[in-house]
Amino acid sequence: HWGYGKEDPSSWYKNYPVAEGNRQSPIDIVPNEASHDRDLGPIMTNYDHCTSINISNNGHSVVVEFNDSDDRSIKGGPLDNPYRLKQFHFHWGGKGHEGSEHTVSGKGFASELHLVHWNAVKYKTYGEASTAPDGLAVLGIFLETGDDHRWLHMITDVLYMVKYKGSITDFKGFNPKCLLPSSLHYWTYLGSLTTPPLHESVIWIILKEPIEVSEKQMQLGMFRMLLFTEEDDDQKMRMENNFRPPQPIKGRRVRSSN
Ligand SMILES: NS(=O)(=O)c1ccc(O)c(NC(=O)NCCCCO)c1
Ligand SMILES: [Zn+2]
Repeated sequence: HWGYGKEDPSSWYKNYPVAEGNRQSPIDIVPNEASHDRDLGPIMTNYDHCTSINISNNGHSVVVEFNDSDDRSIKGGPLDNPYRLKQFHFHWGGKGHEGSEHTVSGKGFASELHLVHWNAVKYKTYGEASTAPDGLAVLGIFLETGDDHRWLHMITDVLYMVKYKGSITDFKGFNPKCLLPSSLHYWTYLGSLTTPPLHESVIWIILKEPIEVSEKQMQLGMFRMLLFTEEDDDQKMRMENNFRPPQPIKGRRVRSSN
């Protein structure tokens, strides 16, 4: 099965040939090569009606799922429809190793948060949307180490409950707006899921402003608590470096909001 260790990203193409496709993610973003598009409006988010349900360890990341019965989570910018929040999850590094998936002029960040939304106007289910070229919109937010993040502890405090692959626990009443930086300025480009099945179905919206989390929150929270492996697996593999490296841009344009 695919992973970040043995079956690492460089071998994914064997079972998922689209790994060598023309709109793969992540990418390295070069700000001064991004085209500033005047008719690219602001991104508008509204997570106040979203209902978080649970938090789980799927063996690749820690995922917070939402009841995707709300339409109005994100709209505007490059999006022709409003998209519905389905889940968010993280990618991170390990001891002193950066772990973001997108990079900016070759610079990686400690971690990257992905808020995954789907086009419920055009498609009936998330599954259907996840294979359509305009099916998903993923809001990417960089995490850099600095001050304590006042709300991230709500997530890191429960990670001990989802230490092992396949574990899941209730996680209600979490509003992800507390994870957004102050500015919603962004870069946007057409890409893919960054994990198998690597569907080329994502409109990526990467926020320029990182959020700050403390070293302790990263160490105690992500790196220390989570494992790739199941509870009865005697090989305890720490969940870390669960990021795919940047992929070829293949002539794609990256646009920049003002
Ligand atoms: N990193 S991403 O581009 O934001 C992304 C957004 C939505 C996704 O559905 C996936 N990938 C995924 O769900 N793969 C199924 C196997 C995992 C559980 O076994 C990746
Ligand atoms: Zn992701």
